[in-house]
Amino acid sequence: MNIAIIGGGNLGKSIAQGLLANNFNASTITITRNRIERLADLKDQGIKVSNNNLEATANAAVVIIAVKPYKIAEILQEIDENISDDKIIVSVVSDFTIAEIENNLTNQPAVVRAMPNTASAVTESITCLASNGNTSDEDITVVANIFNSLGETIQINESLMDAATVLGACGIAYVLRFIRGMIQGGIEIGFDAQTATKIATQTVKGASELLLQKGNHPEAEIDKVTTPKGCTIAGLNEMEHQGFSSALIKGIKTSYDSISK
Ligand SMILES: NC(=O)C1=CN([C@@H]2O[C@H](COP(=O)(O)OP(=O)(O)OC[C@H]3O[C@@H](n4cnc5c(N)ncnc54)[C@H](OP(=O)(O)O)[C@@H]3O)[C@@H](O)[C@H]2O)C=CC1
Ligand SMILES: O=C(O)[C@@H]1CCC=N1
Repeated sequence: MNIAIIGGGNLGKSIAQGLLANNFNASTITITRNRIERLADLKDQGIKVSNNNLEATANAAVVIIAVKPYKIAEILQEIDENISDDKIIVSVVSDFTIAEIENNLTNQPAVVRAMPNTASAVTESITCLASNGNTSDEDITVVANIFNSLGETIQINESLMDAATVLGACGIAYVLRFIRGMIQGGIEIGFDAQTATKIATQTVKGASELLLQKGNHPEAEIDKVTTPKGCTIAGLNEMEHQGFSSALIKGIKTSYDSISK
């Protein structure tokens, strides 16, 4: 099965890197962008790189569109002649609906919206998938198999796609900013940057694994750390006095309001 990725930027490249890490046959993947010299690392690993979207999509069973939202309509019109009913269009573009995709195409291929994140590159993405009645279970399985190889997938109603964009895709940036703050604090209390980074990143990974593997509520695991009158609760309460959870919730809502109409 040939896969074309249209738009080899931050996310498109992450998807290609994840597919390679999962032993997808590199020669079945084509990725496009204008500045193809920026895809040299993927080319070196056997992926076809191109700046010609028509050539890239001609023999592709699955076309993944990963361009900026303001470009997707023009890309769909450009590749329209290659998009027969038997192809599957996957859009990772935020804020562009399945109906809008269909309106820019002549034929009626299966259309799936996918919202992965840049952890696709290390096969740790969470990808939310949404489709409508025109897409068969078989087509959804094909798309789910691709994104399962980049991490985990869940299927959602398209009405939740903006929320998925914020919590899952933007979420990577929120967590990284949290880690940066941990590192900055760690340096202030005595660690060099490298050691603080190692401690902070592994601690975040460990906290995630505690929830993923045990299925507990975060507060149940926090209770195990907070010794009465101890240093954890002292710091946690100060963070809450400074608006820690509130700032996060307000930031998530602001991101959501910026895309959701
Ligand atoms: N980044 C993220 O974490 C996430 C992004 N998304 C969505 O993914 C999409 C891409 O985002 P992101 O990867 O960050 O953006 P980038 O700007 O990094 O990537 C977009 C790419 O599209 C390429 N491009 C522009 N015009 C064309 C064209 N005519 N044909 C082929 N390729 C073209 C650009 O190439 P060149 O620079 O050479 O012109 C660029 O590499 C967006 O719609 C975004 O909403 C969704 C989830 C997460
Ligand atoms: O910030 C953005 O608009 C895109 C969508 C999700 C992640 N990056």
